[in-house]
Amino acid sequence: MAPRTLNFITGNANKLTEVQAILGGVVDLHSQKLDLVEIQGTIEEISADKCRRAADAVKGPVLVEDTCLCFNALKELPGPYIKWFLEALGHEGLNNLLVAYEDKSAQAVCTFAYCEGPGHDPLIFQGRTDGKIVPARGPPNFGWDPIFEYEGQTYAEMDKEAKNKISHRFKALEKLKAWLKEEV
Ligand SMILES: O=P(O)(O)OP(=O)(O)OP(=O)(O)OC[C@H]1O[C@@H](n2cnc3c(O)ncnc32)[C@H](O)[C@@H]1O
Ligand SMILES: [Mg+2]
Repeated sequence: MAPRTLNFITGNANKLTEVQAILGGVVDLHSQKLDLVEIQGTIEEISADKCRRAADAVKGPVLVEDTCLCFNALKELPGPYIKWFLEALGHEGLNNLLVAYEDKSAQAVCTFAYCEGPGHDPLIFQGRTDGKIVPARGPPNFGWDPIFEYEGQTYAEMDKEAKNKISHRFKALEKLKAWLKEEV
């Protein structure tokens, strides 16, 4: 049975704000701020492991999310390691990674994992949005938003509402919502 409340475990306040905006009214959303250990592996492996760790930590049902930024010219890297690449290189350094390539295309990938509690297998809901990597434009409020361009505007230049209608996170949450409806 699908839950009527979700406990979203994240250390990222911007993610939480977007999830609240997109899921508003659909479920009762709770949140706990925890910085979870993240393993190396495929996107799905990382999200599932993060979900199990969160369930063990809170001893109950949890929703977690992992975001990747995949550069097509770099065979999908930095992918799940984007947080550390962004911290170390900044927006300009991320652009420089692609200097040697004509192909600046990238995918923003959002993977939610839900599990009922310790010992349960996580369910995965994933959304992808295609864009390209550009020199930073727009307010630097959220991660790599200023360098990810979607149809002529960077995520940072878009209204929050507009981003939340086409984003990787929106697409993943559409799948989560469909599952919630199915299971009721
Ligand atoms: O606690 P968690 O949920 O893991 O939060 P986090 O900030 O560690 O997030 P991730 O591990 O998923 O790492 C993703 C990185 O991408 C950034 N990010 C996530 N979603 C983004 C979005 O929609 N736009 C821009 N940057 C984003 C985020 O700030 C991190 O630097
Ligand atoms: Mg993280």
